[in-house]
Amino acid sequence: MAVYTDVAADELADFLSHFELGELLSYKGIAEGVENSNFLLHTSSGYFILTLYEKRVARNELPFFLGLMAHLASRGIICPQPLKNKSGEALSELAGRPAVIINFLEGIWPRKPNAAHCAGVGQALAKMHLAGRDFAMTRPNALSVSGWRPLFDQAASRADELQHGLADFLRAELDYLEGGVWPKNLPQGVIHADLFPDNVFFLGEKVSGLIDFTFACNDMLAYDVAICLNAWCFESDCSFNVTKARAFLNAYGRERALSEAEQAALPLLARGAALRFLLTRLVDFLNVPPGALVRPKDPLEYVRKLRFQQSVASMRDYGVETSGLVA
Ligand SMILES: Nc1ncnc2c1ncn2[C@@H]1O[C@H](COP(=O)(O)OP(=O)(O)O)[C@@H](O)[C@H]1O
Ligand SMILES: N[C@@H](CCOP(=O)(O)O)C(=O)O
Repeated sequence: MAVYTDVAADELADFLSHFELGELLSYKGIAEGVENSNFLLHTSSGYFILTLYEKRVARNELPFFLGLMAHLASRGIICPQPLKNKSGEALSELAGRPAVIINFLEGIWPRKPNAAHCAGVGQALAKMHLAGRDFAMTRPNALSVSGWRPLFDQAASRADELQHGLADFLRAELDYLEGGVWPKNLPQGVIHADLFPDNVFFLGEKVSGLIDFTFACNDMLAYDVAICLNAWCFESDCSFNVTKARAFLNAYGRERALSEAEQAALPLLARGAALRFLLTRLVDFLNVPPGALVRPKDPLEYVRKLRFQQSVASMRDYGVETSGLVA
């Protein structure tokens, strides 16, 4: 359960008195997510989500996330909307943390995504990329290549506690990706940067909403595709599923065709994306704050995914003929 910061009932009731959300009936910490503290609120007006932003989120970045959610919603993307208090502010403070209340989205995230879910997220991701084109604010990606070495340095001395040889494996991959191979001239835009299954809600096999824009930033659009390829197109034993990859990539390509350069770079971007999540998972795994209610995610899952991506030569290995997707 991701609750790093506890909130007392009287404190919450006082906080809610600044909103037009009626009376607090009940609330509970949410048993999912690893980044921020989230609570499900039940008030006399309905259900809402309260997020207290934690370690990886700087307060001055919150207007970007809140503005992006409003922008995307205005372009037809279903995502949570921040609620304003009686003073007209969406961002306030609770228990010493920046705090936001958002509306509750219908749907559930898929525990075992199938090819139809993968197609759904491919289409939704491309639509989000298109909808983000005219968003005026920008935020650099703090967790792109230059952000990986500091994470590695935090974890290196203890990495082998998880798997013998892990520190050397990570160092070698980092050296390679830092060594000038990372793409520079691919199409850029606003990316979600964490569109894992637990951040995509479905009603049946239809996407009903995207949540959790905490890592959203400006970066290569194809990097977002690579993140999803890793997050959606492997089985629970970490074997790659070409049927899911084909469904995902083709659905993305029908909304926004990947250029030849993006396709050529995808295996490399997927290596980087695998390393990025491996490193944050490793740091989080080794540093669970005392008293926090959180279930850290498995870093070794991403070792296996990274090994697969190291073996990929081209889009063919993802089950896709390039001609159908080229811009
Ligand atoms: N707007 C929402 N509507 C419904 N449930 C939500 C909403 N936002 C978050 N949740 C629930 O809270 C969980 C954690 O939210 P998430 O934003 O992914 O956490 P974190 O901030 O730690 O990344 C989600 O998996 C979902 O169950
Ligand atoms: N998706 C990340 C973890 C952070 O995302 P959250 O939405 O689960 O808080 C991972 O799987 O490593």
